[in-house]
Amino acid sequence: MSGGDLERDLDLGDDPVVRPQPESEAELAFEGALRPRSLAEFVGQSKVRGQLELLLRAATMQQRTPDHILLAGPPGLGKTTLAMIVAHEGDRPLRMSSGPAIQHAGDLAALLSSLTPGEVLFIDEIHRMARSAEEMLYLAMEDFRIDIMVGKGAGATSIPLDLAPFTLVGATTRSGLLPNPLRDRFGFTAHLEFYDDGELEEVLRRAAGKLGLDIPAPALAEIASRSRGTPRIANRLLRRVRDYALVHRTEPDVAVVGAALELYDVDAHGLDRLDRAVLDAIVSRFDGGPVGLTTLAAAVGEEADTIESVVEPFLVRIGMVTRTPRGRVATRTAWQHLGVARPSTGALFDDDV
Ligand SMILES: Nc1ncnc2c1ncn2[C@@H]1O[C@H](COP(=O)(O)OP(=O)(O)OP(=O)(O)O)[C@@H](O)[C@H]1O
Repeated sequence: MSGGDLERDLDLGDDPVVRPQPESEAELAFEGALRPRSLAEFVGQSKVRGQLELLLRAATMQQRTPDHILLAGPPGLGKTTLAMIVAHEGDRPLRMSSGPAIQHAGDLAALLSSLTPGEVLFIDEIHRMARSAEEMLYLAMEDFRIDIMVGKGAGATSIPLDLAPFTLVGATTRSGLLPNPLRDRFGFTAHLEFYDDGELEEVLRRAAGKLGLDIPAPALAEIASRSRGTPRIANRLLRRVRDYALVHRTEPDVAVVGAALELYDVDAHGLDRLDRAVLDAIVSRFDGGPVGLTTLAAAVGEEADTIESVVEPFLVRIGMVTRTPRGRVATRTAWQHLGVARPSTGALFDDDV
């Protein structure tokens, strides 16, 4: 396929069905209703759950605020949910903010100085906070204190301000972008992994129960297998299937799941058009790779950040793409998935799996 054909064929438009970010206000409300409220209700991530449980119980026994917690992993795996659970389990108030909302040290100073004792402060996308605010946060996390600068130039003085003890829960899809001094100040870093199909089935069973939907187990398993290892996507696909069954006045069985998800361009592996476009670009345009991230992003007309933090982790996880020092390479599975014959020899496939 030529570059022109490729670009014409891509026309990705706004295709959020399997993008792990929330789609709309309605989805946020829907998510709120389905969110687990306790660690016991939280499905999967057993290692992280065990680690968090210990950390929270130790803090309760010692009557102190829990250590600061960093939650790292791709979008939609439950970072916000875990932050809410940390607050809820310890019966502590929760304040929510995000990196992009903290563009100046003053924004952070206002936030920190208004916290009440024991409050949990959740900062989503913490890697996107302003650098000046990051520096203020070091001291706040360590000593529950900040220095406020008053005046300018030679006459400037810093006035120390004591803060109420708090627990910071930071969430990031790009922990590698956090400066070491910030990363080191978290007492515990949880790396959230993609969920397996059985765990996603459990997420879906709970969600269907809460929504009063009667969906047979094989249909839930089919939705789970197409959910990119991500609870947010599982719940979203559940909604699409529910809508489809409602409009077509039919029972939501496996065939209906297939038809509904085909309508939304979600294939049998849960890949959407952007995932397939990325694979197609590596295979058809760059002969299977290696290709650099920026070049690849330009080829599919998407932000490099989206490719790196959303598309790539899942393609790597299901063995369709490998990362090599020279760039991204499509594996044998990817060529097979696209139905494209792969050249039989060549050093290009040294990294193949
Ligand atoms: N372990 C889980 N068990 C059950 N449901 C879950 C779990 N994790 C996430 N969910 C569901 O998925 C939705 C998305 O989760 P959440 O908002 O916590 O993800 P996130 O990692 O914070 O995503 P983002 O980084 O995009 O904000 C939640 O509303 C919840 O319904």
